[in-house]
Amino acid sequence: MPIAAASLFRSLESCHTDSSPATNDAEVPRMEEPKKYLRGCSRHGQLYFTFGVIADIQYANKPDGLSGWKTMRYYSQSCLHFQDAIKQWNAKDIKPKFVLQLGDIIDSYNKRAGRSEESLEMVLSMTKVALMPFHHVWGNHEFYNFTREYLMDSKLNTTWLQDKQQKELEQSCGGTSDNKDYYAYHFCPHTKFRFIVVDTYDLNVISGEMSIEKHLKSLNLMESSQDKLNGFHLREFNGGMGQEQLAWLNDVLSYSDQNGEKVIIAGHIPIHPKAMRSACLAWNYDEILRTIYSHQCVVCYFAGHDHSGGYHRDSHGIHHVTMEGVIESPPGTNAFGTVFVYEDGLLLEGRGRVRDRFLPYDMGDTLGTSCLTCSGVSSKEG
Ligand SMILES: Nc1ccn([C@@H]2O[C@H](COP(=O)(O)OP(=O)(O)OC[C@H](O)CO)[C@@H](O)[C@H]2O)c(=O)n1
Repeated sequence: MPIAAASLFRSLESCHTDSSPATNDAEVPRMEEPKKYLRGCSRHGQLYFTFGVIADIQYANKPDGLSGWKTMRYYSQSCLHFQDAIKQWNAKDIKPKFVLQLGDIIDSYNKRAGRSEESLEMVLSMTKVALMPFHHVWGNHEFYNFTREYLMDSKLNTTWLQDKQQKELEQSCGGTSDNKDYYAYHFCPHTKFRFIVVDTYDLNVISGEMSIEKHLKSLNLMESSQDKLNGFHLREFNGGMGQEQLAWLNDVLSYSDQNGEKVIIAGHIPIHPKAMRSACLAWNYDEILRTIYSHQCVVCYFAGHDHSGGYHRDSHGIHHVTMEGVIESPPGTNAFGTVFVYEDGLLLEGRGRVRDRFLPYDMGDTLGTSCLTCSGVSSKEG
């Protein structure tokens, strides 16, 4: 291991692990916060900006209890955790520029209880005190509760936060953001960074509102789920990205390649089989990865859906971070993060069940394919 990487490992070993309780912000000198994780390391370079990340709040007014997967879901805590996350983001000296809310903001139970709209209003009302905008991603529970048409007209559609130049960019690529039948957009909070919100339920068997081509492709994929070896993830609670969206993604990534931008993608479903522990994987993850791999600009993909969380750095140096779900975070814990975007990498500062990670951009062999975590564990492509 190169000397710089070895010393970085040592400096990180003193940090807390994912099993530690949430760090009290008051214990940390605010402006110095990120340095705590990078003591002795001068490789992170300039800090450009920060952003928040959170997944699977899954609010419902129902008692805590076991899910169908025999995992405990703390409905009584989900809004309290979300409120606490907003409070902590607001209190930061370096205010996150925005938050990525990775989907499943309310639980499917609301539909059965006839409370979808009021619960969505309830949970979104918490964001009114937030000092930063939220970019909302759509998950399976959005589609259990609402139609796509409803979602497109709802506060969960944050396309209005898209890059102002998106239309020009898409026109030059042969499409516009107005005629999409999927929910995806991009924005550019810094000259060298672009974020892309993708719709991993563009293909699905939950909503039923889609073109006949997409519907048939969805049904065909589900039919091939009989193949137990390759079809383990072809389940009704997953979905995929259609050809049109993949072509759009390809165009945006080409633009970012040309402009020397680094790209961070946010979607509900993980797209790498090694970044999840259950069957939570996009149906056509291989097609999505192929599209991403034909470009150099993508540095990280953030997902939710798998409440136990996951992480993998793939053979192309892309970090796949699956955020632990708020809904499965017991009282006294939480599950959210703040990402410090540095010149040399992303520092994920986890709270509660989310562990701290430094995610270096692809630097050739300098840091190998390791991701450095605060427990000193490295995760490598198998
Ligand atoms: N053993 C099970 C449990 C549930 N299902 C069905 O799957 C659908 C979605 O379940 P749900 O737990 O609501 O989905 P989440 O998105 O909250 O969680 C996904 C991850 O597993 C969390 O780690 C629903 O229709 C259930 O009936 C099932 O088929 N088998």
